[in-house]
Amino acid sequence: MQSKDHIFAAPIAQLGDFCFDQNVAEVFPDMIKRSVPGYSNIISAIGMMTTRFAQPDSRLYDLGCSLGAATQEMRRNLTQPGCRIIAVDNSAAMLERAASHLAAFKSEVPVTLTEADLCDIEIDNASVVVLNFTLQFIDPGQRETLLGKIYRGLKPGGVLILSEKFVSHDETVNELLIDLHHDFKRANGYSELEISQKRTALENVMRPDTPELHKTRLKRVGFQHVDLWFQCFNFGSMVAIK
Ligand SMILES: Nc1ncnc2c1ncn2[C@@H]1O[C@H](C[S@+](CC[C@H]([NH3+])C(=O)[O-])CC(=O)[O-])[C@@H](O)[C@H]1O
Ligand SMILES: O=C(O)C(=O)Cc1ccccc1
Repeated sequence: MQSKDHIFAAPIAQLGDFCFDQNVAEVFPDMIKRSVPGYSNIISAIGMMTTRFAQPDSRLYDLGCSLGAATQEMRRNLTQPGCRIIAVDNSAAMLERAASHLAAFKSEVPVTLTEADLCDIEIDNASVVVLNFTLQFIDPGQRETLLGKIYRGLKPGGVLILSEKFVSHDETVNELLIDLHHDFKRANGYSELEISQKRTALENVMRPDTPELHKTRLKRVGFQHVDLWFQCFNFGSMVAIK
């Protein structure tokens, strides 16, 4: 049985910053499905891109893996021999659960689960790198360094799939997309209180960029082919090919 997300359902007197603790890890599949429009489409597409971009004897990285949904989809769609998936997260609670989720499926593909900050890991011999709703939690001043490290760790022809919450450079459109996202959450059973408390809790920890900034930065670190392949309201996903 999957647990339902009630984290922000009751009024919280001293609302702290959102963090990926045990309570969040426990309800995470329900939370992400009801909060991120297009999430399941993006996970499926990560599998499809794995089939196309994985190279023999290379590594595939799932950076900010949470419970390993993208790792599992990559593993299921991997057809090339000699590959290993490296799934990284700095939340011990997430990684513990990722290990048991992944153990529930049979697979020949080796997976290494690593508890670390993405800013401290090495990326090497990579054919596929996934940042699925993770870069938005990294300190803005460190984003370009991380993307540069990913670029250098990729093999020629390798791909980065970067999914993020976006802000629009047009203030009117930005407000519209935020409102539509809140409608989406309401339609998925979240109350006004849950929506507003979570919004406040995320304010200091999730700092989204515009799609334009993402594209310019990806090009600046070296990626030759960059574009948005999916967007639903203020959530979307980009592809960057070395
Ligand atoms: N500095 C950091 N280093 C390592 N991990 C981090 C860091 N900062 C945050 N995280 C981790 O990034 C993940 C972000 S969730 C990713 C969903 C997943 N990709 C999915 O496809 O289901 C997205 C969301 O909750 O919106 C959390 O597990 C954090 O612990
Ligand atoms: O819920 C929200 O409002 C979001 O922006 C997405 C989200 C989903 C899961 C954890 C943190 C943020």
